[in-house]
Amino acid sequence: MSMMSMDGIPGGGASSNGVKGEQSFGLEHKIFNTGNKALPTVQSNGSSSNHAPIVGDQLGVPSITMATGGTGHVGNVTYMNSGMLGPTGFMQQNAHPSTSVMMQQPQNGGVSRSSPTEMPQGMQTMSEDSLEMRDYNSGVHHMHPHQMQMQHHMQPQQQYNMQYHNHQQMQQMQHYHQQQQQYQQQAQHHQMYPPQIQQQQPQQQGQMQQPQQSNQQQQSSTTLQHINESSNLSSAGSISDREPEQAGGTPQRPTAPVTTTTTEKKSVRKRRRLGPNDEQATPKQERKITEFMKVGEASGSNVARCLMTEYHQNQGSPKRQPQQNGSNNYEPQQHQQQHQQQQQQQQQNQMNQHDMHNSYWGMATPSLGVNNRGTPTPTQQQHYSSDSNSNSNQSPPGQAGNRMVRTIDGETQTDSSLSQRLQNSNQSADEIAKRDRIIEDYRRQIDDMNTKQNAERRKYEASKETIKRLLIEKNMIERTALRDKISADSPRIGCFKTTRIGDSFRDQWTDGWGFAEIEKKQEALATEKNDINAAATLLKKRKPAELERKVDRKRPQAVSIQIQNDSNGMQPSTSSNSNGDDAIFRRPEEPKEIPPQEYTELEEIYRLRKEHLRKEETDVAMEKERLDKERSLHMRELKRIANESASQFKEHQLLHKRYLMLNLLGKGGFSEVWKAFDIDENRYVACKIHHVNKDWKEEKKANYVKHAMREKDIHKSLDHCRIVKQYDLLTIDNHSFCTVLEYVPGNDLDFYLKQNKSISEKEARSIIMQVVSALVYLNEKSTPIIHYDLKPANILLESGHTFGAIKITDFGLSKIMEGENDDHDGGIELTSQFAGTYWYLPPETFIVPPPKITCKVDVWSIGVIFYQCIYGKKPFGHDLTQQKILECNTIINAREVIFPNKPQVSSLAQDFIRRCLQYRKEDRADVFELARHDLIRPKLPREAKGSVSGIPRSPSVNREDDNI
Ligand SMILES: Nc1ncnc2c1ncn2[C@@H]1O[C@H](COP(=O)(O)OP(=O)(O)OP(=O)(O)O)[C@@H](O)[C@H]1O
Repeated sequence: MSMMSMDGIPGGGASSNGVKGEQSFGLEHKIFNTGNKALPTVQSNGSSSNHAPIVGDQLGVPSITMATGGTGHVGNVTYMNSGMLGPTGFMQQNAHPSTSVMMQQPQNGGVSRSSPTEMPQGMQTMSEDSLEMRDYNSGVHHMHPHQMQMQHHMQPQQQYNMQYHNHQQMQQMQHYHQQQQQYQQQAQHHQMYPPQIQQQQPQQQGQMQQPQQSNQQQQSSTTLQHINESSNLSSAGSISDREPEQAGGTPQRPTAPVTTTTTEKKSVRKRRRLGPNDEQATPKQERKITEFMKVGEASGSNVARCLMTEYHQNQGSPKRQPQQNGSNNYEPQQHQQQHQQQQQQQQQNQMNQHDMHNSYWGMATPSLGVNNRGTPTPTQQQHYSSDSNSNSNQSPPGQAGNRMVRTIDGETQTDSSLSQRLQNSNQSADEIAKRDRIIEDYRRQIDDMNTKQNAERRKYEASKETIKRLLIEKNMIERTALRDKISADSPRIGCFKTTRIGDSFRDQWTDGWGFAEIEKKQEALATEKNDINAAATLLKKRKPAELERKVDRKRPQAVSIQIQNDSNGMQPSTSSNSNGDDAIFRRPEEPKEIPPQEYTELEEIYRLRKEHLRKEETDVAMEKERLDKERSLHMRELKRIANESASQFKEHQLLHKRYLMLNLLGKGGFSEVWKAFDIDENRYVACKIHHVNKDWKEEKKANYVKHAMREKDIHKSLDHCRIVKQYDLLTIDNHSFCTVLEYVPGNDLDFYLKQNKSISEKEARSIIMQVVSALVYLNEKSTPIIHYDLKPANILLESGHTFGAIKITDFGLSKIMEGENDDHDGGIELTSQFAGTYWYLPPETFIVPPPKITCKVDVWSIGVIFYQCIYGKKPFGHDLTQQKILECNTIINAREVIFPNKPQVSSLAQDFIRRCLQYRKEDRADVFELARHDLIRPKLPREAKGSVSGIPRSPSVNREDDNI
């Protein structure tokens, strides 16, 4: 007799049903858990049959089958859970009190039962030390080598001891089985299975049970031939009424199992021998099992699986399975292998059914008592604790289909080790419960955090909505105020009136009354000025003689005579005709002399009045200038409002749920720039919307998009404080897309110059310095970039003034010096000749075919802009249109720049401009040279200047000119 180790058998308790007298028996306690919750899948019952899968109510029902042995020491108790597994697979557990270790003797056949079910991976685990290996696919147990060795070398005394202990353990197990039966009944009572499955189960049992029974019976009979008949099989409680009890079964059973006769046994053996793949089946199956085990071990603790097993046992089917006593432990190993083959065959059949059930139970798995990690809930643990304390003698019902009978030798298992294991199991259960509580705490925390997060998200969304609403309200107010102002200003400043010119209508500007008033003031001042001049002239004629004599001594004779004539008493006249032009038509009056005192007083009055008039004239001129500025602003606003009203984005659209369109900033050739608010980033942005004209030819569309994409690609790679940043690119519809840019408040330099004509050299130098800084950045890149469209309109003034920071923008015509034929010094091909703004482009860009271009294109543009800022006009073709510039070859002939006398400009500034406007690009400064020019390079302390190397001083520069 071999000895089996046994784990987790509840201690104490009376002998179970069918235990006769003091007979001791070997006990094998084995639990196979489906690893899933209440899986009513077709499975093998506990019999040895290869063909009798049973339904899931038999899963995990602890059955005790004791094969009586001659010495009364043999009792095999096999707690089997069906091999039919739910989606989460098969579990075997050994840590819980109810968990047992599979014990098997290879020589007794080892086929305690068939569990020919498919075991989903991840749910089966066996400890190599405590569990025997089992081919679950075939339903054949494979003993752990260590166990086999132990069995072979068991001494009689040891066997006796083992049997004694097994007897006690058997009693405990019977008690446990009774508990299990109760739980199972409860589970059935609570209808843990869907009704349709419950209905299917008996049918499946009926279909699949029979072959298993015969097989198992055959094994049992074999076993009975080798064991002592006095051994008591106390598995009555777990044996189904329908299931034939093996010999030695409990007397209470209404139907005892049919003992397999020798003839039947032989026939079974014969069938087994004829089974296919007899030799290869076992190793193959072992490999599979190993895989399952590996996966199973990774899926959770043995304790958890034990609890899962318990759970499934408690989910027993409403129908009991016929009890098969399981294997004969004395069956020869050869017999066992044959049986394995048969079980393989059986398993194959069952796997198909199992798949079907899994597919169903994947949806309908109940959740009682097992959490999703396969760990037991406190409810389950209560089950286990009650198991160990129960004194019930009743065997659990409905478990017969899951039983395997194992021979249990007199192992040197002691009570203390059992209790130790029990204690360990309890501790494990406590530990699991503790961890579950922690997990529950974490879950609660996660739920709380999710709730908070959702609340925050709602708040955030609400804030965004509020910001959006407020921005729209504010914008509406601003729009209304602006339109009101425009409306109010229009009569004073003027407006566009649509007038017919030939066949077409055009908007023509008409000045408002503000300009008329200024005109009147200017006229009045002019008249007054004339009058004063005339009166002063007459006064001179009446100058007294005494005063005249004093003058005579100093003046020549002719002057003296004139004064005498004036002093003949002629009064100053306010008439405009008193200027002497019409003197020939009047009778000449003899001016009368006036007293010297009076003359002096009048003379003083006229002088003061003239001075006052000059001041008034200056004021009116300034008023007119202001009105002119107002008019340009007013005109721009009128255009802007008209464009805004015509735009499709005027209704505060929210682009990409993020960019709230507020108002139009301006409209270019094919684009419109909107001020928008980024409600994700909480900042204002400028959305430049590119429109592709639907009527364009495909080629033109493609070209436009290509340029826009180029602009986007170039721009997005740039990051410099003097360059407008590009944040995003969005597609709006089939014909338009949008680049999202950094918003720069204020105007562009072009608008500023239109309003102010010119700016001071210092202010101009400040702007140029910043532009050069941006260009240095562009040219320091590994693939330098030519802006190609530098002009006042593309220089944005952050403060709206020329004494603040600037940013350059609009990279629509930019070129990257990265082509194969490009070299940074020689330049790149000019692919888009005659694009751009001609006043600011250098001569080489007008030559046909154009030579290669370099960053010196931008240097020329800087020279033009600097000149324009200081002198208020462009150096070449100022009054010409672009068309005229082309026709007249204005730029091609721009060989030398001429500086006006006024305003006075420093020689440094003039030198800088000259370096920029060199006709030949080879003679022109590059960006880096400009950066080193004395006009704009950083002024270092005197002692440090000597150490600054590599920054050549411009030969024509006089440092004394720095004081501009
Ligand atoms: N990033 C920005 N921030 C603020 N205003 C901007 C920005 N970009 C452009 N603008 C303003 O939007 C208006 C239109 O800009 P856009 O670049 O389209 O004008 P443009 O240069 O005249 O047109 P085009 O690109 O056809 O030459 C201009 O008045 C410009 O000042």
